[in-house]
Amino acid sequence: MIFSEETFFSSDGYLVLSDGTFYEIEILSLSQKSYAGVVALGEVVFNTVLTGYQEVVTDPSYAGQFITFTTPEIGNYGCNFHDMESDRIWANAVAIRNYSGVRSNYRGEKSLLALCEESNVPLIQGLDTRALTRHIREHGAMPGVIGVGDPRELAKFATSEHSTDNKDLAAVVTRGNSFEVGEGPLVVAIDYGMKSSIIRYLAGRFRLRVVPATTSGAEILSYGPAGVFLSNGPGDPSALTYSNSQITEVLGKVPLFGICLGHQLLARAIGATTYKLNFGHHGGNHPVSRLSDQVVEITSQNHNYAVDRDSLSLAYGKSTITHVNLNDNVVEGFSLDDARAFSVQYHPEASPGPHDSLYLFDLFAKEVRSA
Ligand SMILES: NC(=O)CC[C@H](N)C(=O)O
Repeated sequence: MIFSEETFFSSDGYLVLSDGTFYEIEILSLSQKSYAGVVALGEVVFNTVLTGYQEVVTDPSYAGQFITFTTPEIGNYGCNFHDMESDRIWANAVAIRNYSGVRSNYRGEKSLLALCEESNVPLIQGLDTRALTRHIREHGAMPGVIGVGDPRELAKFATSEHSTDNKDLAAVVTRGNSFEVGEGPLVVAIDYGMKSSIIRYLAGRFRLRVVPATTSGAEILSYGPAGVFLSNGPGDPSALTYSNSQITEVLGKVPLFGICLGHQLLARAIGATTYKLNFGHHGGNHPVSRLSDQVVEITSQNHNYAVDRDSLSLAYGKSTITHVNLNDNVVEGFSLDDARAFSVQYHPEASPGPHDSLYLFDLFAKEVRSA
């Protein structure tokens, strides 16, 4: 059995929310460091997955946020190259109850703390994650600050400008270059912060050309694609000034599939609106009803914004809501049948999570091949 033990150091500090609520924490590091004042700022959200912390922290959709894991023990199977969802951690901090300096996994290459340090992202432990989660569930996700010093002074830094609202974070995390991978009919994927596992699933079915977030509709069509994919990504969908024209230019011309931010942007492009959920969906076991046959899919989710149901039915005569969240009735998927376009709010690639919804990649492949 591969078994490693890590030496790390901790400094006492606070996680303080914008409403003044504060929690004692320890800031971890691999070498002894002294911290003072503000260490990190961002919007505080919680994720309920039991495993898959590496995929969660490297998902670019978390840019601008502090990820708090409700699972109390994190780090005990390390991290490895294959499970990276991007080349770094894009979240502004990772917050947990207890960090395991002991790890055991035949695939483990490095520790979570080493990964956090490489990305220059603080890892904090000792947080009362249950109290924090209950607070956010009651009062909503809000900006927070991690730092050392008087918590009342620190609270002043946790202002609304550190929420993700009105921020185009896709333009920040997009890979910025265009590349091709895979074989088969050509699909152009717009990279708003695309997870590597989505690239793998699409490249297993298509010749996939990944293009930067701001690529124009005309340029996308110039490649002669048989389908277009709209990726996941961070931030507020209403802040992307370029996506409406980009999507309307390709909509109806080729089959289209969107996931998460891609789903929200498709909805906005047809005139529907998006809004912010009180505390978002972040976890690996959200029940979703597939309305066509009432099958319940257990899904992986990570979003703070959602598509407004009423605006969707007004926006486009032929839109059909295909999936809804059984916890709170949020729209989880819709289709535009005469445009051969569909999208889901949840993550069929899972990573981490259940694979109930993988069929959606095959559904898209069927559309693309029959186009
Ligand atoms: N995973 C995603 O694509 C997230 C979409 C969007 N940034 C939200 O938080 O709702």
